[in-house]
Amino acid sequence: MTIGDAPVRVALLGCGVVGSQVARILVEQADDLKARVGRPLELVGIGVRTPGPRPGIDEALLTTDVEALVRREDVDVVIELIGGIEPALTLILAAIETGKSVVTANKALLAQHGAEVFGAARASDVDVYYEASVAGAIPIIRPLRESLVGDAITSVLGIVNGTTNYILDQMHTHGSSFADALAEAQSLGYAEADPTADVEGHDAAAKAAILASLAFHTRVNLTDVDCEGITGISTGDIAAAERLGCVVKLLARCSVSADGTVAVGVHPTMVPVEHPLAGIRGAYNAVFVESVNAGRLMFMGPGAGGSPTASAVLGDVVTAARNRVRGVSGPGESAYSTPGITDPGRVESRFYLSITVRDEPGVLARVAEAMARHDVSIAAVRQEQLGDGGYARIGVTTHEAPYASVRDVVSLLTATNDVHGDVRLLRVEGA
Ligand SMILES: NC(=O)C1=CN([C@@H]2O[C@H](COP(=O)(O)OP(=O)(O)OC[C@H]3O[C@@H](n4cnc5c(N)ncnc54)[C@H](O)[C@@H]3O)[C@@H](O)[C@H]2O)C=CC1
Ligand SMILES: N[C@@H](CC=O)C(=O)O
Ligand code: NA
Repeated sequence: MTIGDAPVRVALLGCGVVGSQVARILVEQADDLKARVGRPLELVGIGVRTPGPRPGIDEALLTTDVEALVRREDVDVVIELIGGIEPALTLILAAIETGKSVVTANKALLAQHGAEVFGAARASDVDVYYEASVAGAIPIIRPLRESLVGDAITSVLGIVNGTTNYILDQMHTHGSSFADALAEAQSLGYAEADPTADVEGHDAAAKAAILASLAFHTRVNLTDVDCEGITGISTGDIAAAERLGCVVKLLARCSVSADGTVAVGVHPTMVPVEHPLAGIRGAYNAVFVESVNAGRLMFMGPGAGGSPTASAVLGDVVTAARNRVRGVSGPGESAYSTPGITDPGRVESRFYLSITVRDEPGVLARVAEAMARHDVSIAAVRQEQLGDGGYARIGVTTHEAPYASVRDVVSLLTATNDVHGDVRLLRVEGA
């Protein structure tokens, strides 16, 4: 508990896209924040990797001795905005061990070391808040951890990565190249320090692991997530989606399977234009939560960017500071359930297969036969001529089928003389 009228003292680690905005808000909104906490929020130091002036930041606050800042006795709340695993993990554990509350936006770390971090926080009876770690400014952690904790969540579905949504949106609406759209997303501050995490789906997978852990009161790790990014998405896929009245979105899906296990996946998916997720543009994110008693809820808003993400961080800082003033800690993680993870091959979806074939009699029948052999039911077929080279493209949309069965169909087709090149496979969301 902070004593008397003493300020709540805050140490900020990392002064990049998000950290610099947090520092700005702590200064610009100091009076309002003081009124809300009941004490001033005093920024006592900013841990940086390299010294030197930064626009709008008091240089006297900067230090490169980040661990010493974390361990300072007069610090109450540590905000970790460095990103990555180390040194962020060591610093967070040092903060917890020395009795500080922690606020972090670091989904990569929580999805891989959540058990260790939350266990340490429980042992030290301090708060760890992480609203900014999933879907940026959108309140989704607190609704799952607190507002919906009395309900039974059955699924969480959404767009949780701003960079990939920005790239796919630019490809659809402006015909931009993947590389140009990624460069723009980086310059706008949406991308991770290494954007591989975004485009390979790892960032969305980390967020899906965090969402599934909260939704199903369990511990889902990054390695439990069946993950596919958008690097394989071509202009041909974008055009195929448009022909079907769809847009391609990177969707994260967490659900309870029929046998009670939990399925968590991230996949580029064709979404019909009339579906609410199809209208989520730029770096916006949206998350649907479905629960037994509340029904369907939708959360939507900016999913990335310095200022929006800083908004979520400040919400957590105020909450942690209020708790310290009152000498209490907030709700811990409830990870009491051990349902196990569904084998990705058993997860059902609708699929779209784009198959380039020799344009000869009987080929379409043999494609249909391959699907029937693996019990994959066809919902629609579309065939088009490809120039004069003797090839045609068959686009097949399936009814719901287990991924393993569709994968077997693809292997079977690829091995035949009918098929030319690879078979493209994408999931299709229902309208
Ligand atoms: N940029 C965004 O839209 C969002 C970012 N996040 C998360 O917020 C965190 C920060 O992200 P950004 O601000 O975008 O990254 P950034 O790369 O702009 O900032 C990180 C800063 O930490 C500094 N740093 C690196 N190692 C350090 C060390 N050892 N000691 C002190 N400082 C060090 C870097 O020099 C850099 O200035 C990450 O965990 C990220 O995943 C979460 C939601 C949205
Ligand atoms: N790189 C992330 C940042 C927010 O979490 C994204 O693009 O969503
Ligand atoms: Na959020």
